[in-house]
Amino acid sequence: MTNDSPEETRAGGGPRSTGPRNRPNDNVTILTSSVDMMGRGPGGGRVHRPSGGGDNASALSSSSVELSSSLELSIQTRIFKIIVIGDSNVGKTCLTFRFTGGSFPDKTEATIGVDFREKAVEIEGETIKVQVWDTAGQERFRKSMVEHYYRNVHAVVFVYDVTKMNSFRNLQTWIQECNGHRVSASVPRVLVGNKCDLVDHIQVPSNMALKFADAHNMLLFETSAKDPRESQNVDSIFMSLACRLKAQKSLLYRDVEREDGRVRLTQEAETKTNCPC
Ligand SMILES: Nc1nc2c(ncn2[C@@H]2O[C@H](COP(=O)(O)OP(=O)(O)OP(=O)(O)O)[C@@H](O)[C@H]2O)c(=O)[nH]1
Repeated sequence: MTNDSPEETRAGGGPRSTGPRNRPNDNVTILTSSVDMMGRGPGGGRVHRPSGGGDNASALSSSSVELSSSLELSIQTRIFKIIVIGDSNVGKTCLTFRFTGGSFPDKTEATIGVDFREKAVEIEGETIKVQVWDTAGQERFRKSMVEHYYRNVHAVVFVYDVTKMNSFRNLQTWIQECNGHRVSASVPRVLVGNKCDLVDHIQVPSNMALKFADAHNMLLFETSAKDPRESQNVDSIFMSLACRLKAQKSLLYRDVEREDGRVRLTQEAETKTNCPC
C-alpha cells in the first residue's frame, strides 16, 4: 500500500480535546488486547480438518482449527499504521503505552529506532488493529529508520510538551520531515500537547497551539499520559484517527476471495460515511 489514504476532512474546526471531551461513542469498543481478538473465534471462517482419527488426529485437528482461525482473522483484520513523532522527551513512549497498555510506565528510556505497540479495537462491529509506531526523538537514534517510519503510514501524531516551548517550535521541522517523505497531504494528522498535568509549568498557551493546529489542518488534543483521569482522552487521539480511517476507503487488502482452493486478496473499495467520531 502506498499513501493511498482517505480524502482529508477538515479537522481544525473540531473542538480541542481536553478532559471529558471526545469520548468514544458507544459504537466504539477498545478490546483489551490482541489476545482477546484471537479468542473471539473465526467469525464464521472456514476450518480445514485433517482426515483420519485418533488422539493425534484430534490434536492436529484442533491446532489446525486454531491456525486456520488465526489466519482467517489476520487476513481479515485491517491494520492502521499510526506514527508518533516529535522531540525527545515530549512523552511519545508514555502516550503510546497509555493507549495500548492502559497505564503510565514507571520508567522510560530514550527510544532507539522505533518501538511498535498494537491494540485491537472494535469500531462499528469491525475489529481493527491500531499499530502505533513510537519513534525516536533523538536524531542519533532515528537516522537509519526514518524511511521506515513514513513508509505506508496511514496517520501521523505530532507531539509537543506543553511545558517546553522549544518542542512546540520544533513542530515545524517535524512537519517538514513528514512532508519531505512523500506523506500525502490526505494522510490524517493530529497535534498532541502532552504533560498537561504540570499545570504550573505550562509554556505553550492553548490558543497558540490551536492556531497552529488550525493552520495545519489538524485536530489539537491537550492531554497527559501521566494523569489517569486523562486516559480516555489519550484513547481519543488514536480512536479518532482510527474512526476517520475506517470511515473512508480501505487501507489494506481485506476481502478474501477463494477460487479453486486458492486465496486471492483484493483491495476493498468500499467507502463508509457513518463514522461515530
Ligand atoms: N508529568 C508528566 N511527565 C510525563 C508525561 N509523559 C511523559 N512524561 C515523562 O517525560 C519523560 C519522557 O517520556 P518519554 O515517553 O520517554 O518521551 P519520548 O518522547 O518517547 O522520548 P524519546 O524516546 O527520547 O523520543 C519521562 O520521564 C516520562 O515519565 C506526562 O504526561 N506528564
